[in-house]
Amino acid sequence: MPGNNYNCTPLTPRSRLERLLRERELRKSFKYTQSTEEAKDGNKEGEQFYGDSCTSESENLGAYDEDEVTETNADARVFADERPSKQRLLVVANRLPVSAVREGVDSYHLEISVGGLFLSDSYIYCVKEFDTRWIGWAGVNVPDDVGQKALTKALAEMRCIPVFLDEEIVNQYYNGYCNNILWPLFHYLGLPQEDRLATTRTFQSQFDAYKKANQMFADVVNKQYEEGDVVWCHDYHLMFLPKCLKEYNDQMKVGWFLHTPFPSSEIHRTLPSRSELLRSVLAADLVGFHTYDYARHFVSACTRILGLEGTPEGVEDQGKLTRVAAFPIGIDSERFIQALELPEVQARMKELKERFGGRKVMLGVDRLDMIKGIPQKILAFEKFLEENSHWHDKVVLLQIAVPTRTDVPEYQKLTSQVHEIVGRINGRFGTLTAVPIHHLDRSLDFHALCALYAVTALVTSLRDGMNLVSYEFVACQASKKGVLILSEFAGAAQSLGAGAILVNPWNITEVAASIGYALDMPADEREKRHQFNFRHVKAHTSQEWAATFGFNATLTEPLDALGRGGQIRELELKLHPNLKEPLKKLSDDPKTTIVVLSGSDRAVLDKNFSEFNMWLAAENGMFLRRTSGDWMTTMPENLNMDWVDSVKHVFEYFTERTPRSHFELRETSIVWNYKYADVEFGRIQARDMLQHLWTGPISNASLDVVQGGRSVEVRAVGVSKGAAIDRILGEIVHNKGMKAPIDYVLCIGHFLTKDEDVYKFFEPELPSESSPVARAMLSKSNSYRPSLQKFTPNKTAFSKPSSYKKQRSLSNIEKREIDNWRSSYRDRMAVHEGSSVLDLKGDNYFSCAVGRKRSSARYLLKSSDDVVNLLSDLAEHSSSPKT
Ligand SMILES: O=P(O)(O)OC[C@H]1O[C@H](O[C@H]2O[C@H](CO)[C@@H](O)[C@H](O)[C@H]2O)[C@H](O)[C@@H](O)[C@@H]1O
Ligand SMILES: O=c1ccn([C@@H]2O[C@H](COP(=O)(O)OP(=O)(O)O)[C@@H](O)[C@H]2O)c(=O)[nH]1
Repeated sequence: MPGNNYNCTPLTPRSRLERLLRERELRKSFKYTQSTEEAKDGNKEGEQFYGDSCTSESENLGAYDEDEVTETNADARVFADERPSKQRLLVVANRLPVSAVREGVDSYHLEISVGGLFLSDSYIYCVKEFDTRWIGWAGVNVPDDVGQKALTKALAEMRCIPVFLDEEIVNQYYNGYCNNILWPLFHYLGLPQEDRLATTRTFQSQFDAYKKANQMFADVVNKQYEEGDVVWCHDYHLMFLPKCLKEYNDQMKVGWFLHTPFPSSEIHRTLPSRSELLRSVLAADLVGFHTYDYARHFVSACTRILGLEGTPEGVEDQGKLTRVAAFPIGIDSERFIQALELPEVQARMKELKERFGGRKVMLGVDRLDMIKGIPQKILAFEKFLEENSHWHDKVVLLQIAVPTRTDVPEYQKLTSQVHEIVGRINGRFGTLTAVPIHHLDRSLDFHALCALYAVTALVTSLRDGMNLVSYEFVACQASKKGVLILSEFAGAAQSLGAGAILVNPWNITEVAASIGYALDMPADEREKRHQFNFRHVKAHTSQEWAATFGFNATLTEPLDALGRGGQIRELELKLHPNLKEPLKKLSDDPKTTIVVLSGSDRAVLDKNFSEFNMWLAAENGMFLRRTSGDWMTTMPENLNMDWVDSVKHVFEYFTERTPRSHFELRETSIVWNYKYADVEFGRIQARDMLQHLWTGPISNASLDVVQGGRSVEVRAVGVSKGAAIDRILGEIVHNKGMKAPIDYVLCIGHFLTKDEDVYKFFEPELPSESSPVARAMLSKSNSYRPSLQKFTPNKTAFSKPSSYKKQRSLSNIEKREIDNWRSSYRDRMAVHEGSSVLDLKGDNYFSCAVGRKRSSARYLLKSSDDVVNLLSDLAEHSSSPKT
């Protein structure tokens, strides 16, 4: 594609690209070898693939030795004969993974920054494929040269490079534009009122400071940049950065990832600097979000606000493509799982047990932020206590509220509000010896947190980009199988919804009821729910997340090449055992032609029907064969299949997040099926998926989205059973050299609504209810079927569809389409055979839908058993076998 940086000749030396590709291959083969070895070893679950280097780096602050820690032993095994030089990755984030506290003129104490991004992102160190450097603010104001030099030196040992922001900038850029404007807006809390009296709080002055700060980050990156480096910018703090970087060097590979939600374009539209920010982000080559919803919102903001074109790959502006995709973050689950075995964590768990002995503990772990819904959570807990007096002295809510952004007035107000509510509830329900809510305004260290996670968790974010706390909680539940109550407005709901109790945090009554449900949940249900989520959390790690984004920004390879695929499981079509015999007889009847028209692919039909003498039409009629002959294609020319990769990524994403769902890739369609998944959760996921397919960047592609009862299917435009039937009939008539007109058609199916066009092909308008044909139905059928002499079907099996009474009139387009098919068919028949071969006048055509209430078919059969009975009846009356 012209202008697509990723498809141009690589700017990095070819040998380097080759090395990277080779490295990626090795990585994949290592993964493979590792998993086979694990299987042999009794599954040691990813034994320290990256864990070793991770722990050594994050725990021995300041003791970094490049050669020592960049590769684990496992790695060394893989790269034994070839040690490629690594791709350099410059990670730029507002806050460095370590924060500095000044202890003297030229000495600093470094500690790990608390917070989602940093706890998870510090693992980027562990992505062995990259030689990573961090660039960011160390959270401290260092105005003097001596201090700056000393801090730069101290951080260098951690591979961190500081950006020095003065107090004024921090106030206007970080407290102001980032946390008082963008943060609430991106979380649907709206914009604050602009304060005209305070010049430091106007949008314009804060936006100017934001741009200035972004330029300061860019200056540091530019200084560090070496040709071929990949620069990964993080979060809403740095939306201006991609533009600054590309202005400096348009060959730089730049990725930008947002950790918060990206709101609907209607929300983003209210932002005074809406266009400038979008354009700056679009300067990046790759833009990533946690979920498809956020990615879709971003693309639609670009199309609606900037008037640009959204494509399945991203956003296009005058030939330049910015790729947009979902890269959901994960955690280092092994780190949490293993921590539970540590003596210090065990000791803390024991302490907690003694402290709250006999009471069930509900846990909340959040930064004290408006988006986390802490007041709503506490109010729901109050309601639960109000309505369940028998739980009063048996349950306690432990809320860890980590102070955050304490210089922003809104956060200060929130702190007072929460304290007030907690005080009131404790006064109301507390006793001399116990209070129902333990509220801590502080952060906890890793071990304390792990010990705490072994209870029931309550995450009620009003909006949350992802919410790692819910992942960490799941990772720590191996023995307890505690229940997770999770806000449907957290990104994590899409991944952990199968096992969590999903709630609307604004609905206090619902959250209160969910608390009761969680507390009383039987062990087997807890176990089942836990397993769904545990599997997900273990499989989708922060390591994989960072590697996937990094490689995408580097090489633009398709996502599935990084191991996301491989989930395809065929729908298992199995023939009803009692159908074999009648089918055999009918297919041997010389006057009967049987066609099996299915959405399944050729292999599935081959497997099930090869033994019969019939016609098989696979993939909704796109492929056809007589069982005695070869497959031929009836596919229309120029069938556009360009959309397949984009849709496949969407299906993979939802398959990974919907336990027991699967998808099947066919030649002309792709089907996601959730019939084995939890029905309710499957429907929620299907709704989100459809939303994305219908309104997202793929919506312009030439495809049809077909919604089934428990499936979503995407097909090339023009693929339907009705559209295929004329080609199929044409072929059969030609092949058999049929001269006499077809005087009887029986069409039975369990079709998706879209495929009911096959009924309409034979009979565009159903007869009105008073029609004698409709009433007489199959009882007269034998007189129309020369080969089924004494056929008397079991009338009780049939009923009229409810749509029969209120016959939906066909739209003009539908009528036109059907007329076209019919006339094209008849024309062809006329050309090939010299006379019409389809002689259906309405009383010798029978259509039956199976297991449906509404249908375009004339008659309904309740179940597949009825189909078996009907076909058995038919077979009994069929004429003698073919010779
Ligand atoms: O650096 P702070 O201002 O103290 O804030 C801490 C971080 O908060 C936000 O975290 C987000 O990232 C998480 C990981 O992707 C995600 O799970 C969560 O939903 C987000 O809220 C913020 O986006 C980070 O930049 C901050 O560092
Ligand atoms: O006392 C605490 C409370 C939380 N966290 C960590 O802070 C992160 C919070 O991330 P999340 O995505 O849930 O929300 P964020 O605060 O980033 O919005 C998690 O990794 C927690 O383990 C922590 O280290 N100490």
